Amino acid sequence: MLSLNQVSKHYDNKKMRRGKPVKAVHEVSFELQPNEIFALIGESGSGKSTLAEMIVGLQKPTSGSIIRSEPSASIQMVFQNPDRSMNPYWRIKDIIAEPLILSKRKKQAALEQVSQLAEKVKLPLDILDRYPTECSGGQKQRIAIARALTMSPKLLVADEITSALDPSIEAEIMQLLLSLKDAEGMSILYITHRIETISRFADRVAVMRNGEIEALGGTNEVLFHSSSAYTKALMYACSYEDNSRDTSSSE
Ligand SMILES: Nc1ncnc2c1ncn2[C@@H]1O[C@H](COP(=O)(O)OP(=O)(O)OP(=O)(O)O)[C@@H](O)[C@H]1O
Repeated sequence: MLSLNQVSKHYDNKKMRRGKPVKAVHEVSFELQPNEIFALIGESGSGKSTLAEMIVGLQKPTSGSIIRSEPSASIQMVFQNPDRSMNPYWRIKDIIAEPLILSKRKKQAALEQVSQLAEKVKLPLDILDRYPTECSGGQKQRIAIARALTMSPKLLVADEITSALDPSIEAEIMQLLLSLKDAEGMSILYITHRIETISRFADRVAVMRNGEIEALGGTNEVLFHSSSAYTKALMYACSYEDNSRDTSSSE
């Protein structure tokens, strides 16, 4: 459904004094299959967001090509910080309805669809009359997902959407994404720096490092049998963190 061929994004940074060119993304190639969860993992600064923005069309590659077999509205993105895309003076129902109204849907029909979408993402209906400041972080991500679903996407790009949430809320949102993948028949590009969260979630995974793909394949194969020393180090770091959490919690 989406094919990346040698995609690069280089910033020359000439305007900055002593600015060095940055290869934010360098010669990345992979294909996204219909109805799969594809996790993109890597440390901060490895190029994940830049790649995601090119996939949804927010940025143009410096070189390489991205071939989309779906129309652009079929690719929707949800961001880490939902507040940035929500007008604080609008009620939640109007925030979710906005793409429908912009695509000339009648207000009444749009609001009916909003209620259905709220049920789909398991939001209590009374939230629809509230304002963003009256919602929790997890609820705001459900709202952002509901708004993305108005366009019946074939690909949902989720950029660190659970990174600011408590682990239990993160697990609930990931469970929601799993059920939506099947119910909506869509693919999900799930971007995270938290490698430890994806083992029972993603079908495939790509590990990014310094703008390049370091490892790519089935999730278990990459996480537990990769020959990439970097991937092994990421896995070791998170199991070490988990062990230290276990130790401290048992004290
Ligand atoms: N507009 C820009 N101009 C110059 N350099 C940029 C620009 N945007 C990103 N970069 C650089 O490109 C590299 C990749 O950034 P990117 O935000 O894609 O990484 P990331 O893996 O998403 O990191 P994070 O998880 O912290 O968001 C970084 O070195 C970053 O500083």
